[in-house]
Order: sequence, then C-alpha cells, then structure tokens
Amino acid sequence: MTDRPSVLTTEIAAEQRHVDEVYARLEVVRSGTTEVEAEGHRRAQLGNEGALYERDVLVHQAARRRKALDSGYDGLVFGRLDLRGGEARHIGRLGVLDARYEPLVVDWRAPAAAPFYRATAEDPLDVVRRRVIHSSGTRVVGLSDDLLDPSAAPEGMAVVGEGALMATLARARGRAMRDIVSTIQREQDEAIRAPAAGTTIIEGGPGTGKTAVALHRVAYLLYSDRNRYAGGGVLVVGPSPTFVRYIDQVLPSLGEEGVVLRSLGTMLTGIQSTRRDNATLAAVKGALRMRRVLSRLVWLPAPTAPDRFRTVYGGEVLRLDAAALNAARKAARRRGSTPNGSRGQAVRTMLDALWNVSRSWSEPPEHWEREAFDAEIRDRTEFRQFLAAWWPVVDAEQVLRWAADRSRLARSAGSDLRRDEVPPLAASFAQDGWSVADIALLDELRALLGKPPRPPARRRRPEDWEMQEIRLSSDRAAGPAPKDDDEDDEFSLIVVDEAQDLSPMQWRMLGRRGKYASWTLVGDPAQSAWEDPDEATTAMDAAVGTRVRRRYTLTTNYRNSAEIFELAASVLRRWEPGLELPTAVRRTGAAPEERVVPADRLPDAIRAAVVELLADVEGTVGVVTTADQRDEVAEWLSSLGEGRLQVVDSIEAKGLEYDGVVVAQPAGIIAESSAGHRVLYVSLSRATHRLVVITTSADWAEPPTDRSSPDREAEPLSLF
Ligand SMILES: Nc1ncnc2c1ncn2[C@@H]1O[C@H](COP(=O)(O)OP(=O)(O)OP(=O)(O)O)[C@@H](O)[C@H]1O
Repeated sequence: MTDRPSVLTTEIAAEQRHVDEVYARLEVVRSGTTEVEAEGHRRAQLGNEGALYERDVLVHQAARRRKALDSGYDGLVFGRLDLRGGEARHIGRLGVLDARYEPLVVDWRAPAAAPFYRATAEDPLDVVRRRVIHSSGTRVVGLSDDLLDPSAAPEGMAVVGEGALMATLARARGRAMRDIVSTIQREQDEAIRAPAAGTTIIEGGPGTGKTAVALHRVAYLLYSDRNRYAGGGVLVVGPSPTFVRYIDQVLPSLGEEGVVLRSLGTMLTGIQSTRRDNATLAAVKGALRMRRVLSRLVWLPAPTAPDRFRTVYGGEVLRLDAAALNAARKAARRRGSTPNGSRGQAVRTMLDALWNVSRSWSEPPEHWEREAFDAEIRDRTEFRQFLAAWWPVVDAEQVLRWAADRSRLARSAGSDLRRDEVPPLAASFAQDGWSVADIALLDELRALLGKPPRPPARRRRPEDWEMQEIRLSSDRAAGPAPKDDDEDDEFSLIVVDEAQDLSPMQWRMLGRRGKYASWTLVGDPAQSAWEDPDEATTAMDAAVGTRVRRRYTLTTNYRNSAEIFELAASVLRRWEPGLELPTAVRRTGAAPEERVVPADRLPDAIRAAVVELLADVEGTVGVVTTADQRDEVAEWLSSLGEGRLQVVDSIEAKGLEYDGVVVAQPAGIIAESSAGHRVLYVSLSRATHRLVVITTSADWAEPPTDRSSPDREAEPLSLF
C-alpha cells in the first residue's frame, strides 16, 4: 500500500468513471424536470383555472428540483466508503439513483452517509476505508484516504493522498464561507444530526466550526423533515450584515434555498440598521427594564393630541376639558389591552363622557336617546377628526421617535431609568435611522402597541368606522406606513449564531418569532461582550421555553494556525486565567508579529503590513480596528486590495475570517467596552495564516493589576 503517483492516477481514473456515470444520470433526471415543466405549460393551454393551477404547481416543483440539481452540481460526489463485506458507497451533495433505482450517490444527510462522518480508527462502524474525493467542477482532481480498519482491508486496497482535513484547511479563504460537507468531523456531525425537538446548544471556541455546523444542521433538518421546516419557515440570525453576506452562500451550495437569513439590525422588514450605540447606551437599550419603560411609553397621549373637545348636539354645547379627556383615556384602557387594539373602547368611553356631561346638567334634555345620540356623534366629521388626533393608530417608529422628547421619555422612565440615562437615550432616538439595539425596542413596541382591529370585509356600517386605521396626516410624513405583518412571522426552526451576544431585549424579539420552534443556539461564552449574562440567560430561557435542551461542545479550532491561536489564547488567559479553550490543529511556522510604532507612524505601518499580507497570502486580508477609527483606517487603505481587503471594527469582526489579519490598536479595542479583552480575543482569532498586531503602546496585552491576580479562580463559562 503506497502513495505512488501511478496508483493515485489509477484511483482517480476509477473514481472519474463513477462520477461520469452520476453526471450522465443527472442529465436524464434534469431533462425529466424540463419535460414536467413543458407538460405544465401544455396543460395551461386548456385555459381553465384548474389547468393554470396545475401548471403553476408542476412548473414550481420542476424548477425547485432543477435548482437543487444545479446547486449540487459542482463537486457533487465528494466521498466514498468501502465497507466490510465489499460494498462501496459514494456520498454526495444530493442522492442520485440509477435507472434501476439503485443508489449511485447517497445524500450526505441520509442515515446511510452518517458513518462517513462518524467512523474513527477506534470505532470504524464497518468502514474499512474512507475516501474524500476532491473535484474541480465535474473533474476529479485528488483523493484523500483514511484506512480505518486495516485488518479488514482486502489485498491491494490503495490508500492515497494527504489527510483531507489538513488539505482543506490549508486552502485560501474567499469572501464567502464555504461548506465543509466533505470534511465534517465526528463531534461536529453529532451536533449537526442532533434531534430537532427543543433546543440544541452548540458551544465552542473560535474557529471550531460552530457557524459551519449550524448551517449544515439547517440543511440536515430540512432534509429530514422538509414538510415541517420548509412549510413552517427557517430563520438564521447572525450578528451583522457583513456576517450574513459571508455565510449567505453556504445553504444554496448545499441545495437549500428559501431560508431567511437576518442580522440583528435587519429583523424588521423595511428597516436596515447597522449603526451601533456606544456600549453604555447599548447596555441600557438591551436591558429588560426597557420593556417596562416602553410599556408606559405606548400609553402616553400622542404629542399632537388635543386637550379639549367641543360639539353641539340638539342645540346644546357639549364640552370635555383636559381632566375629562384624561379620565376618558384612563377608562378606555383595559387590563391586557393594547393602545391600537383599544380604539373601539376609546370611542365608547368618549361617547360615555359626552353623554354624562349632558346628564350632569341641571335640566338634562329628557328627549335625548342614548342610541340616537351615539349614532349621530360618532358619525360626525369633527368627532372622527378629534379621535384621529386624540387616539391615533400609531406605529412603533412614531412612538420611539416621540421618545426623543426628554420629558416624554422621563414620564415613562418610572424607576427603571436613572436620571442621567434619560438625556443620552432621548438624544439617540432623535438620530437619523435606527441603531441595531433600537430594532429590538421597535419590535417590542409593535407587540405592546398591538394591531388595530381589522375592518370587516363586508361593506362598513357606520358603527364600524372606529375600527379603521386613522393615521395623522402629519405622521405620514414622519415615518413609513405600517409594515406588512411579515416580521411577526413565526418560524418552525430558528438558528441563532453568536448567541452569547444577544441582549435580553433581542432574545424577546426572537422569542416572539419562535413560540413553537425548534431552536439551535450557537456561541462561545468567552467571546461574549454582554455585561449581564444572567439577565440574558433569563430572557433566553423565556424565549426558547422549557422544552428539552441538548448541549454540544466543539473542541478543535480549524481556523487559526496553532501559532496564531496560542497568541489569542494567551492574551485572554491573562485576563481570565484557567479558561478552557480549544486546541488548534495546524502549525504553519508563521508566528504572529507585534509591531510597536509611534502614533504618527500608525497609518504607514498599517499600510505597509496590509501590502505585505496581500502579497503573502492568496485569499482575503482583514484589518480589525476600533469602531472609532474604522472609517479613518479604511481611508488610509482605500486604494489597496482589489476586493480582497476588508476593514472592519472589532464587533463587526465577529464570525468572520481572513487569511491575513492586521489588528490595529489592540489597547483601543480593549478600552471600547467593559468586556473589551474578550472582544480583542475575537479580533486576534480571525486569521488563518498570518497575523500582525500594530500598536502604539507596548503593554497592550497587560490587564490592569486588579484584573490579573494569579489567584483568581476561573469560573467555568457556559452558554446559558
Ligand atoms: N470539519 C471541517 N472541515 C474543514 N473546515 C472546517 C471544518 N470545521 C470548521 N472548518 C473551517 O474552520 C473555519 C471556522 O469555522 P466557523 O467560522 O464555523 O467557526 P466558529 O466556531 O463559528 O468560529 P468563531 O466563533 O470564531 O466565529 C471555517 O473556515 C470553516 O470552514
């Protein structure tokens, strides 16, 4: 059993024959879908409604199938198992049967493919040889074998190639994450195929494949119960739009479309938010106490609400002053109701109040009848206009904008906001657009405001009018029309990446979307920048409910070279000694570098390092710096990179990776937030091959003396 090129060539040729057969068969299947589509169009020519419907179904199904076939086309067959007893089983991105319905390729998600990922030399699961087939398009270009059970290997069984995993890890990174379907490791596979029910928690340090595992788990669950998940909707939530763009290709490359990918700032359709508040403000906005503030805010009268009402009925003047209106407003509020949902009640209490005015006169008009009184008053334009201003249907954006008024916010603060917290909070609500933390507040407001009762579909009767949405004309200019209800959608599967960073209010936002969902939460407690983990845990508990929880821990870092990860880990351990961190498996011989420069040399030093890395690595280069300096640094580097270079701040860097990384001003990154050393740990663990740290202060890695006591016991960290 040797690794001579001639053996390799023969083996590649043998695999190519099988792969060719698979592609030939695929063409037959593909033309079948075209035939189904044509049949659909033929039926539509019959012209009746049923035929048109049939056409839509047939064309849709055929198109879906063809899309799946196309997405799995390149490198379709990526593995082979040689089993005890002589069976050879090929594994691929899709299952393909031959004309006799015998499998030519088994889908990687099928139970029959599981040994490809699970078998080890200690526990070979009947696998004698596992082979990874490397392809370029439809051409087999290399093989990597593992002989798992030498005692069962038949005479002459070839074993060729380098270890598949190492070969894969050494390859350069592009701008998008790639799927790891051919090299999923056993501990990862266990998390991918974990049962769907309840909540699956996947923890692990940087680069242990949490994101990759989470995405492959989505593909696996869609495969194993498509009706449930495709029908019920799948939501994947990541920390930032840059991250979402980075992972966006993995599911299509696995043949899965139609999964909703959102960042925390784009959870609400039609609102794109990337602005981040400073750490203090974000902590206030994310805390559970904000819910109480908002629940008071929604019941305050609109700023434009009139404070008196006057009308003439039966020749008499009926008046309500501010006190009477306030009393009517209070009376309209019922336990458990929402402001928008209470408009009908508001109309009724107004009519009651007006009627009571007439009854309180010394000589109330006896001939007035309540029913006729109500019918006439409520149909009057002046009354309708008054109500539209006094109790308008409002949307979340209006209400949060109104909170830019300090005194209004202070009135809602109760004991939940400190006095000094109100002015910066109010000022932030006046800024253009919304911040990422605001999105959870808007979502909470939507729930608190409720929906106006829908007008019945039939022709409206006069008494239905108060059910109508009436928006103030001035507000129409202030904010967009109310959104469709799609952001309220419930999902049947929700995957949250970087879950350690969600604020309690963000957990509530997700919880509203997954009351009956299967949850997968992915994260690393040591990368958490959130200050109050207990409160976040409480909110997470409430979001995912009390159903069964399963935990998986990934222990091997596949991203960083061992040299780079050792530096990142050593910095973190200076702050939090004794933490359990993953092990990096790949040594490259390229040690990370630290360059201390005077402040006026910083731009040149960063530029020089970037030029050097762009020349040295084949793939992408990232510069990670503080949020404050990011735009400036990007300007210094604007002419470089030709699409291979990205400048991100330390929070945006979450989840991303590059072949070469420059971390600029690490001390600034630490200083940016209260758990800044963890944020720096994230930044230092983004590089696969080269890392250069550029700093103006040589002692950037030293924690303040009170933080670095060697006696400090490390508390075991866990995600929820
Ligand atoms: N089994 C594997 N085979 C090949 N590559 C892998 C494997 N597992 C992970 N990787 C690679 O390791 C890198 C890190 O993976 P991923 O981003 O999923 O890690 P992570 O745990 O989410 O990291 P972080 O917490 O730092 O964001 C990616 O390039 C991924 O493709």
